[in-house]
Amino acid sequence: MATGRNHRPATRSRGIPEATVARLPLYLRALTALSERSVPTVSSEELAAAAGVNSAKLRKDFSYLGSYGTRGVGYDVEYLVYQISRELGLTQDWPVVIVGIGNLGAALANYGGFASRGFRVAALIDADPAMAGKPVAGMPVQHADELEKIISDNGVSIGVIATPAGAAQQVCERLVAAGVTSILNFAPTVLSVPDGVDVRKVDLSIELQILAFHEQRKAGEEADAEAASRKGPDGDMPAVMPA
Ligand SMILES: NC(=O)c1ccc[n+]([C@@H]2O[C@H](COP(=O)([O-])OP(=O)(O)OC[C@H]3O[C@@H](n4cnc5c(N)ncnc54)[C@H](O)[C@@H]3O)[C@@H](O)[C@H]2O)c1
Repeated sequence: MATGRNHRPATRSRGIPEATVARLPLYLRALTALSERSVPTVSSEELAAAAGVNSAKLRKDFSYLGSYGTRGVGYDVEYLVYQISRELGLTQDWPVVIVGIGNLGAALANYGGFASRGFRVAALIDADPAMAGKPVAGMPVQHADELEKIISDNGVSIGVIATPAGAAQQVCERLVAAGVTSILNFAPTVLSVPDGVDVRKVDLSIELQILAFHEQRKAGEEADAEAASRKGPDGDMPAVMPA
């Protein structure tokens, strides 16, 4: 059993590095915004700024796609959208199930961004019998007893876990046994999965903790700078003498 493996370290498709794969959705989001504004071409610098990526890195990333742009013109926006979508497998239909339709699961079910990116929510599953048949985001919630049948009937390979942490491993095992090979886990627990199953974890509290660390460091640096300015060049003397 591999434990909570986030993604394959090796390359996935035609030798594209995993770090490049991780940036492709950022380019796609920026390109989609340009496409919606009917912008025909974009320079590597403009696109890099919009995606929040260094432009040399962007050019290197696009070289893996065989996309080099045209000097003086830039990249064709529509064609890049198509190329990146194809590379990410987004030109296919990916039915997704969400397991655990509480606060978070219901919010995810109502999120329009999945469908617009090719991820069709095929079913909403919950263990609470009182939830069964209740409509959420226009779909009836199905009971967890049906999980295996739902996965097989819909050819689902991606499962989203939004159950309490204590139930997540068991849900994960059922999903995997039923044929799911990619899991997006929102529960705050590390999942054990067999080889060949990819798990990506989303944890907003971890992100906030990282921001808290940076905030603390910034506050420390500001305090140091203030102390240094009070000391002045000769150590104890204030830099600005009080009037
Ligand atoms: N990743 C994040 O950033 C983030 C943010 C908020 C919440 N969470 C986590 O997401 C999870 C859900 O949070 P919530 O606020 O929606 O909780 P919730 O209690 O509102 O909903 C959980 C749902 O899971 C169902 N459930 C329990 N066991 C199940 C099982 N074995 N199979 C199917 N369904 C089952 C419950 O009936 C309930 O409807 C929690 O683990 C929480 O910690 C993560």
